[in-house]
Amino acid sequence: MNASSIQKANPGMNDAILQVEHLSMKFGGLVAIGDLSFQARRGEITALIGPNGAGKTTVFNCITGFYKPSEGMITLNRQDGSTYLLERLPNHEIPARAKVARTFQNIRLFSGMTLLENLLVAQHNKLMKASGYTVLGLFGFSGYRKASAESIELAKHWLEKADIVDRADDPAGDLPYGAQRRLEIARAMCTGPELLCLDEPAAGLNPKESMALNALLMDIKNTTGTSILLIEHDMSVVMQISDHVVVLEYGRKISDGNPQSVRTDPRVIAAYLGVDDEEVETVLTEVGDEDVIEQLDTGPDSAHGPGTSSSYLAGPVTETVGHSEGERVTVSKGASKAGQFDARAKAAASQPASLATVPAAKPTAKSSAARPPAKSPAKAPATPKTSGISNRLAAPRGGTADNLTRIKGIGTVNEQKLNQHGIFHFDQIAAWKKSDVEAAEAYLAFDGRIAREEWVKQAKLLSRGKETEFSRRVDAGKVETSHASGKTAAKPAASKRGGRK
Ligand SMILES: Nc1ncnc2c1ncn2[C@@H]1O[C@H](COP(=O)(O)OP(=O)(O)OP(=O)(O)O)[C@@H](O)[C@H]1O
Repeated sequence: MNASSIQKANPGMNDAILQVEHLSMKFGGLVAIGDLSFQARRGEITALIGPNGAGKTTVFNCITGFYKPSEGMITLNRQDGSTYLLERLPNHEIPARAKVARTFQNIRLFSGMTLLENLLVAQHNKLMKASGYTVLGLFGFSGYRKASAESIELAKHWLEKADIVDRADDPAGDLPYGAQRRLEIARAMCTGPELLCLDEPAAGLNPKESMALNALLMDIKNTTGTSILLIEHDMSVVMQISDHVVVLEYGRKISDGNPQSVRTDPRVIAAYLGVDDEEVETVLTEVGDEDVIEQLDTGPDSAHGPGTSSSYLAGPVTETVGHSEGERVTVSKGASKAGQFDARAKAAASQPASLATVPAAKPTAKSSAARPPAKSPAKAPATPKTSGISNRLAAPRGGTADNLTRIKGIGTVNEQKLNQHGIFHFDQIAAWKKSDVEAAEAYLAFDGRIAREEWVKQAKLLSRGKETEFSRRVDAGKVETSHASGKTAAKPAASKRGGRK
């Protein structure tokens, strides 16, 4: 036992299963996390939210040992009273000793193995121990047989909970996407975690699958007492099941509280206004209450703050921090979105109509002017993967563009960006090859999202004059971030929110 990584628990801290204190993570000159502190309480669901690039996955990577933080302390208090300092524990020991399990943004199942096999592999350590780390298992050693039977029982239990037990003997890769997500969670639960960390479990799920996910997570919380830490962009999931929400922007905490207080926190709304797609719609309509939407549409009451939208959202507040190698880096704090918004609007107006000429720094939260672009090999590349979209047009055919907001995933702002880069019609998107999708995703900073949201499939239907469930909602004027008309002028009319930029 490593004395530096384990100590007796402080009884007073026991209601916090996880305590993150003054956590910082620097990648060269980039401060991905800056002096972050928060707690996750035992038996609760804590959500970590924030715009793209806010640092959520980096926090997860520090908790689960994939990264060793530059500074700070991460304390895990187990139910038996033992306490682990995760930043000091070798990462392979975190699941077994600290009882922390995680899932990833991208599904990582053994797709050729059956569901049951996936869950048995997760219990490999337990089975190895039962075999005495010898070949006794092969000879039917009774301890091994018992452990093996228990492992199968546990696997079946979690397959039932995840509502996929009838597919136990099918290859995991044959499952629908939502069921694969639940299988990943079932696999993590087979390791008996006390803290379950889920990185965007609802990404790419349809509403029915999201409901099944919510049910599974609530069941885990209520029947096992496992604490859950969740990164999620789907606000309906966050607000429905979380007990506690921590909001990050640029690696710093901007809000921390129960879902109700967080959803009406103007700093949170302002942070999300920097995400110029339907995530804003999600926050403002699905989650936000009418007063907040009204306040944002009309600007703040002059009695409570400055009148212009950009001053309401506050200009960039930067802080210079010393970097260990002596260089100086700047970190943009909390309410820095308005500056980006203005800069982005100006940049968009002066963009040439070619994705090939888009500069390396993408106009998104991931690479704001206040932060140098990331050099992460694991994340979206800073430059488009290809020289650009192949089938751009100089202008819409017949002077009239299609209403691209009828495609689920394209809001008015992204429609405008696509128009600026020569994409006006459904048939153009319908004809996109993989390289075109990658170029558009790189520009819009949508890692894998265009594929996940099936833009091309939707565009194929719409280009043939067919409808989708979503396009019918748009045409009926029921989608806040889309414009209702079937056809629109080349430069789409600004939405209420778009008009604020
Ligand atoms: N290994 C790495 N090397 C360099 N920079 C990195 C690395 N990992 C993350 N970053 C950068 O740190 C910042 C925070 O990234 P992170 O992935 O944690 O954000 P996030 O909130 O999880 O974003 P998203 O919601 O898009 O997944 C980004 O600017 C990212 O590019």
